[in-house]
Amino acid sequence: MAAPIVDAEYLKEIDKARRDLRALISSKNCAPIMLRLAWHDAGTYDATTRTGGPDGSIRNEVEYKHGANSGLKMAIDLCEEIKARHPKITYADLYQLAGVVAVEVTGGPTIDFVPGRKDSLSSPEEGRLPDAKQGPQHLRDVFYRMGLSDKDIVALSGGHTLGRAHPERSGFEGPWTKEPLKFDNSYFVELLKEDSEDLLKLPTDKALVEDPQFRTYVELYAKDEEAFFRDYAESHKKLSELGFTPP
Ligand SMILES: C=CC1=C(C)/C(=C/c2[nH]c(Cc3[nH]c(Cc4[nH]c(OC(C)(C)C)c(C)c4C=C)c(C)c3CCC(=O)O)c(CCC(=O)O)c2C)NC1=O
Ligand SMILES: [Fe+3]
Repeated sequence: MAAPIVDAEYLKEIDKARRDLRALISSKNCAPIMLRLAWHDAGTYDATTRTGGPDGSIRNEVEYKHGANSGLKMAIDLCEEIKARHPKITYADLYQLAGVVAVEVTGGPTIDFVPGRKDSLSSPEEGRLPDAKQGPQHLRDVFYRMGLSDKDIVALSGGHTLGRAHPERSGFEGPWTKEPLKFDNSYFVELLKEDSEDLLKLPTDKALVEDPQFRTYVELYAKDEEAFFRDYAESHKKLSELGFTPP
């Protein structure tokens, strides 16, 4: 499908949609699942074949039915309300804008958002997102395929400061932090503590403290929230623009 013309009218629609998303996400407390939706659309990118990435394809039933996307249909339906009011905005832009707003309304860093992504109707094969049950090498295989780095892997995992796992979706359960609707560096602080009954650590979260290269970043972000916010904003922008050259 064609890329949108990013003229003054499109930019105005983006600003109106941003305001609508702020209202929707605040009123429904759905920042975590909106952030996960944005990632799952973008996280399929393959830098070698230049396929997948933030192209709105997650709205296809064949893709939102992938195992890793379990539970995301609810976020897709919530975005339909915004899409109906701003039909000119591509799904690709809408989902990434929702991710940026989700971080902003929960107190996280401001993330630079450049519109202009085009939609795709074709979905990649299942299995491009990381498997939570695996370790450091798997994380590197998946994120390097996207064209991302060790620093991106650790910074982006900090997105688990928001939300929780649900047994009926992933088989895991519970929040990673004590305040799952507050975007801060507490994910890293908890990661360096002993396991606790009421907080979750996925095998891929534990991989970040087991692997020495990853651990360096975990220790930095646990003691310096500003460094985390700076690196997170940069990595979030990178992931939201995989395969996309801003006009
Ligand atoms: C780095 C590897 C990684 C893995 C394997 C991962 C897996 C993972 N992430 C989440 C939920 C989950 N994930 C995220 C942000 C998220 N997720 C994500 O990994 C990708 C996309 C690459 C898989 C990135 C890069 C980000 C960064 C912002 C949020 C905000 C929530 C909570 C959603 C909610 O509360 O419903 C679940 C629980 C799903 C459920 O039961 O509701 C699982 C199993 N998240 C990871 O980071
Ligand atoms: Fe996640």
